[in-house]
Parts: sequence; C-alpha cells; structure tokens
Amino acid sequence: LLETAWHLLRRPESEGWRMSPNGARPARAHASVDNLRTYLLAAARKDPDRPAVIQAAADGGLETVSYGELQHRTDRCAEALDALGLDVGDRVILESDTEADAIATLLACATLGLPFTPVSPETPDERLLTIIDSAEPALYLQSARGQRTGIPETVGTARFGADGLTVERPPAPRVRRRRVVTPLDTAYITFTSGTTGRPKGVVMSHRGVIAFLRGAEAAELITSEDRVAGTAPLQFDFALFDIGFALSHGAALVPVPRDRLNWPRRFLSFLRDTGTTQVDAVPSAWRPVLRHEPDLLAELGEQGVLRRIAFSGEDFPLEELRALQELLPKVRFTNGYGATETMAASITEVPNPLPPGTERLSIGYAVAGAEMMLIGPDGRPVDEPGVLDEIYLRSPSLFSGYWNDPEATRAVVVPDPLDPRSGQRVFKTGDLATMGADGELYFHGRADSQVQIRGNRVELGEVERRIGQFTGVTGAVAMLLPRADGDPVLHAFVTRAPGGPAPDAKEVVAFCRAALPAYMIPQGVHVVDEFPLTVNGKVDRAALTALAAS
Ligand SMILES: Nc1ncnc2c1ncn2[C@@H]1O[C@H](COS(=O)(=O)NC(=O)C[C@H](N)c2cccc(Br)c2)[C@@H](O)[C@H]1O
Repeated sequence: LLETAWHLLRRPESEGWRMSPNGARPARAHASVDNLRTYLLAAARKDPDRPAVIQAAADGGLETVSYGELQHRTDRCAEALDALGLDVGDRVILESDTEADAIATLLACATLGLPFTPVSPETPDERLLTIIDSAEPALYLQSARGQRTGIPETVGTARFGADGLTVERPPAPRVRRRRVVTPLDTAYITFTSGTTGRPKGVVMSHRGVIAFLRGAEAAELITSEDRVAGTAPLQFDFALFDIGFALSHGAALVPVPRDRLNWPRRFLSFLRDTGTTQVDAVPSAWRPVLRHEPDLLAELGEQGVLRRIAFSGEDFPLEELRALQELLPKVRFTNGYGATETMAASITEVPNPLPPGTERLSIGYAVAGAEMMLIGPDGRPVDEPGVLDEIYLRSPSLFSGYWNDPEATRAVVVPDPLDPRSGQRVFKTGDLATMGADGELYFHGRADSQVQIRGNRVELGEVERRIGQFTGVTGAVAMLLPRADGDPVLHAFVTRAPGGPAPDAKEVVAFCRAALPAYMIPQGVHVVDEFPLTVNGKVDRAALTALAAS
C-alpha cells in the first residue's frame, strides 16, 4: 500500500498535471504577485491606447507602440517561448538595443520566469562567449536584423522581430520542475564591465527591481504625460531602470539610438522631434553637446518641453554641470546615485543654478523604503557631520548575489552593522561619503579611488576638482601610475573648453601647488580632446591609465 501511495504521489499526473510531449510539465505563463511583467504593463490595462514606446523607425521617421500593442507583442512572444519547454530559471541572452520588440521580449521572459541577460550588439564576441560560458543560457535571442554569429551549439538560438519569434536552433529539451514564478525568482542578470578579471553577473529578483521602482515613484519625478529619453545601452541597468520607470508610470519611453547619441545635432533634433520631456543619461553623454552644440541645446530648453535632466553613474564634473545649467535655466536636474547590486540608492534634486562655492553634489537620502548609513572601518555607525566613511545601504532592492560566485557576494552582502544578530543583510557599497547637518550624504568617490601617496591618503576627486577650477579646463581625471622603480606617480588628464587654448601643463601644476599639499601635485598633466568611455558611457579610467603609461 505504501509503495503504491509513494508512486502515486511522485507521479506528476497525481497533481493533475498535463504531461507535455517531452515529459515536461506545462510552463505557467501566468505571472505571480510581484512580477516585472505585471508591474510594467499595469498601464496597458488602464489605457491601452497610450504611447508606451516612441522610437526611430527603419525609414528614419518615428513610430509609436501603444501599451496595448506592447502587451500583444509580449504575449505573442511568451507563447512562442513557452512552446520551447524552458523551465523557470533557465537563462536567456537578449542581444539588442533598447526598442519596443526587445522590451516585449524581456517582458515575455519575465512572464515565464526566464532570467534575461541583456547585451548590446557592440559587445565583442569573446566577451559574449565569456558571459555564455558563465551563465550557461538555454537560449540566445537577437533581433531579426542582428549580425551575431558563432553562438555555441549548446545554446538554442532565435530571432525576435515585428512578426514574432523565429526559432533557428531549438534549445535542448529539459524537464520542467517549477510551477509558479515567484517574486524571489530572477528577473535579469547583468554582467558588470568587470574592470578586473572575469565579469560578475549581478542577479536581480523581480521583488528587488519592483522594490526600487516603487521607492523611486515616491520621488514623483514623472507622470503619465512624460516622455523619458533613455540613452544607456540595454546591458546597463540604467536602461532597465528607464524602461521600468517610464512604463510603470504609464509614461512613454523614448529610446535614443546609439548613432544619434554620438552626433550632438542629431541627438538634439531627436529629443525635439519626439517631444522628450526628460533625458536620462550619464554625465559624459553631455560632453559632446556642450562642446559642439551649446546654442542648439539652449534653443531646445527655450521651447519649454524638456523639463528635467536626470544623471547617474559617475560624478558630474561641476564645471560641466554649471555650463549645462546656464544653457538650460528652466530645466530641473536630478542626481541618481547607486549601484547595480541594488539597482540604485538615492534620487536627489540638484539646485539650478548650483549655489556658488558648491564643492560636491549631494546624494541626499535613500529612496523611500531604503536607508543609507555611514559605517567606519570598525563597523561602527558614523553620525557626526563631515566624517569620511563608507556608505552601507539597507534596501529591499538588494540583489540575490553574484551569479555562481558566493565568495564575491559575501564580500558585499554583509550582516547589518547596527544589529548583526537580526539576520538582516545590507549592501557594502565601496563608496565613500560625508554626512551634512541634516543627515544628507555627499559623495566622495570610490573607496578604491582613495590612494596612498608617500603615506598620505589622497582622494583623487580632490585633485580633479582643483584642476577643474583652472580657467579653460572643462574636465579632469587624476590617476596614480605605478612606476617600476619607485613610488607611483600622480598624473592628470584634462579636457578644455570648445576652441579654447590648450591649458599649459606647467601653469596647471602651479595652480595645484597654490592649494594642494605637495604629495597631491600631479607630475604630468595631459590635454586630451575627450575622455575615452566605457561601454556604459562612463569615463574609462583604465584606458586613460594605459594611455598615460604608454
Ligand atoms: N550619481 C552618482 N554620482 C557619483 N557616482 C556614482 C553615481 N551613481 C553611481 N555612481 C558610481 O557608480 C557605481 C555604481 O556603478 S554601477 O553599478 O555601474 N551602477 C550605475 O552606475 C547606475 C546605477 N545602477 C543606476 C541605475 C539606474 C538608475 C540609477 Br538612479 C542608478 C557607484 O558605486 C558609484 O561609485
């Protein structure tokens, strides 16, 4: 009797499951309580005709995809993916720029609980193969016009486009064990640019993403009337934030094509033609516009459609921010701070104009539902103003961990320093800050950009700020170059105002001597036309270091 009962219980039929052909259980296309798809398409139920995505069309014009149409493409893609028999948790690589069909595809993955890993088409082959080697995806998706070849045989391949999903190589059959997509399941895995060694996969759950988007809503940055221009590549979670933020507000997302972003005139005309009201971009994205088309930018601001510029990812050099604000006196500025491991941390209004004498930008307070703390090396909280220490973030948008790397995870997901007994864990950001009189934080750079020069602790940002005040310099990057035969040497790279004279290196050094201690004086000052950028659009310090060493 027991034997029979055991077999009955074990057999899937006993749970009333339909068996599908390859012995798998049917996927559950319904979404769970907190699922990225449910959260992002809520507006579709309310008002399906509203624009969800306004994008460049193949013929060079613009096309609008409504919430209803986006939901239709999402469900059609989910149906086609479901037929492939993947199980909740099976990874999908999604190679694409940000566009409506890619958004429908990632929402289809979310519906079925398939974690997606976005990569942009410009990702080099060997880096894509490293990601595939690590993530062991079931399926690789690219758009109908994608150029990628050479995907390993172990991975299924398919293309998505206006007429749905076209399977080229079906994924290997597998047994489906999971029944429901839960909020703890992985929404996406983004691989960091991994400056050192192997890239790390940041695993983000549905619950984590939605927790941050909900917290960001309280900042009341946009309404359903807004048109949010996103400029980040899809593999950068700034792009995923823009998608989530715009769609969860019922607003329209305006993905800026890469070839537009790199040409200031075309970038500005795209913003004008789409009626963009908010532009989300890393600070470096504004450098070419400031240099080549300041008047066109001022004109755009005058039209009064552009209401806000939000930036994130790196410090905004204050001279450049001031120049931007002078051209756009009616536009509001928002500083979004945080790391991919928690999606982000804080969203802070930046006064326009910046009060004179402002030395560094506030990153304010964590978004609703989260809390930034300053913790000293001894693990004790710091709450007196002006003391430099490390930011720890308490947040429901904490990532699940680095993919297949528990050791790297343990290094940054640590017991709550205020009460380790509780089991609650917080994110050790690796960023330094000081606290202001009202508990607001001021960013002071990464802990690893604190360097020791002849025994003295130097914050490279301090050197950069001083050099940035030199007439004619618009941006400065300081770095320590290791030297074979002795102490590392401090170097600086500077960009100059459009058409202005190249700042004289000796004068820049003398200017530093007037305000900085001897050990903070750069030995070499190099004028460059612009700074090299990482794939995510940030200043590429590693590339500059290599340039200085050459
Ligand atoms: N606003 C700043 N001032 C200065 N330094 C910043 C700012 N924002 C970051 N950083 C630096 O970048 C690091 C993290 O890099 S990251 O993981 O690639 N993530 C990012 O850059 C972007 C971040 N996920 C994000 C994504 C969407 C919305 C927002 Br709102 C923020 C931080 O630890 C900081 O060192």
